Amino acid sequence: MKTSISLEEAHAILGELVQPVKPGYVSLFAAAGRVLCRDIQSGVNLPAFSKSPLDGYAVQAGDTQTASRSQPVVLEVIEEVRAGYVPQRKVVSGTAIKVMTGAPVPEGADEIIKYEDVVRENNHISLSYPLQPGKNVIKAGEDVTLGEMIACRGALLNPPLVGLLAAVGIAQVPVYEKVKVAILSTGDELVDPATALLPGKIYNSNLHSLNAFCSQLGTEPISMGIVPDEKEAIVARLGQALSAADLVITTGGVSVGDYDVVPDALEAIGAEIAFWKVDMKPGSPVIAARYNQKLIIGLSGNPAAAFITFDLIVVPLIKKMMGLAEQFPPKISAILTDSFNKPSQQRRFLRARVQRDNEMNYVKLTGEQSNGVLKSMIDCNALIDVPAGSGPLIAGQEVSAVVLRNAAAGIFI
Ligand SMILES: Nc1nc2c(c(=O)[nH]1)N[C@H]1C(S)=C(S)[C@@H](COP(=O)(O)OP(=O)(O)OC[C@H]3O[C@@H](n4cnc5c(N)ncnc54)[C@H](O)[C@@H]3O)O[C@H]1N2
Ligand code: MOO
Repeated sequence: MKTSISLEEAHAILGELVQPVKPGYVSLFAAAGRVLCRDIQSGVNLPAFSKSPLDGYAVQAGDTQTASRSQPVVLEVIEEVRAGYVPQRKVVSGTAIKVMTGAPVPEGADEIIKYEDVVRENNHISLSYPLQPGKNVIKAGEDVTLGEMIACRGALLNPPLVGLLAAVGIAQVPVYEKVKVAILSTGDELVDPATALLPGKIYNSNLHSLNAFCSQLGTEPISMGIVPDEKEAIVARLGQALSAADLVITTGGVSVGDYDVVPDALEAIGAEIAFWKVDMKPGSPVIAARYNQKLIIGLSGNPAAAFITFDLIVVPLIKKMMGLAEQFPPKISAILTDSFNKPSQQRRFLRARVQRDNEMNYVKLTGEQSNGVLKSMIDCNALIDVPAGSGPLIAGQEVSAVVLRNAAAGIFI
């Protein structure tokens, strides 16, 4: 078992231990947030036919070259075509076909002029300026050409990509299955927020914050509830969690206290411990183990520590299991806009918010930084990465930060 490893070593170890989950299919309507399990090539041109971008008249631009206000060109309107129908006739010199927006461009026509720019009298239109061929025509394949690669394996199905797949006629999307994540809270002191709070007890917040995080990530969270600090009870619940899920996350009971029995429970089930303790604050006591090809990650019980280690260690792991091509958050340099008075003996991650202004990154702390404080996670979209051995941080100094999410857009992943 490795101990007191760096965050990067933890990533490398875990990256070797997991693979994307099984592939399957999902209907387009349920595809948002899922991950493609293979490359997608278009089997069609998009659009499939040249079409009109306007309500107007399809003409031959060549007919209009002599048109002027004083000597308009007059064309005979021979047909009308609505979107969803096909022209029965061809545009030949001296004629025009009335077309609605989205209707196919009739054969023989090479330009569309909008209604407002012609004068219509009975079956004739007068044009008073020359047209350029092809200026107002949406060409077949303008968006996507037949055979074009439109998305690669590992891509997240965001709303525009779902729309694009629909537009090229893909109704069943090849995706990785949803990752099932079991979440288990350990601690004699924990009670569910739905129950009365007796002396010495606290409400279980980790289960709920991690469940919410897993949902937003696009996994299927499974609540394994609360289990007391007893090895046998944890062993039994871990067994249930392992049979229900692809990944098991526990919180609490991973430190060195007399009742921190999660490491013992992991050994008792015969799990192979990959590492215990990562050089970072908060969240250092995190433990990772493997049983029957499945991983169990034991996070610290302190709410902010659990959340930060979930963000920095578990999220990249889940992203790999989801099949996502990109798993790690970007790192940036930023100017710190406030101070942090404590020295950092250990590598430390501070809850912060990055903002970009005038091509510069600025970062400010989101509040109190102790490991039990959840409030400062709410507006946090980045973690300042303070190297071990740093002194207090001073406003105006450059720091390194991990950008976790676009919290401003209301998206928490
Ligand atoms: N002698 C030492 N004591 C401690 C050390 C150490 O190195 N030597 N490390 C400290 C650090 S750092 C941390 S972090 C904690 C980690 O302890 P555990 O992971 O074993 O977590 P617990 O002791 O079970 O809980 C810590 C704290 O969090 C509260 N908690 C637990 N679960 C939940 C939950 N689901 N929702 C909300 N709050 C929860 C719990 O009541 C404790 O207050 O150990 C230090 N001690
Ligand atoms: O791991 Mo503890 O949260 O470092 O303070």
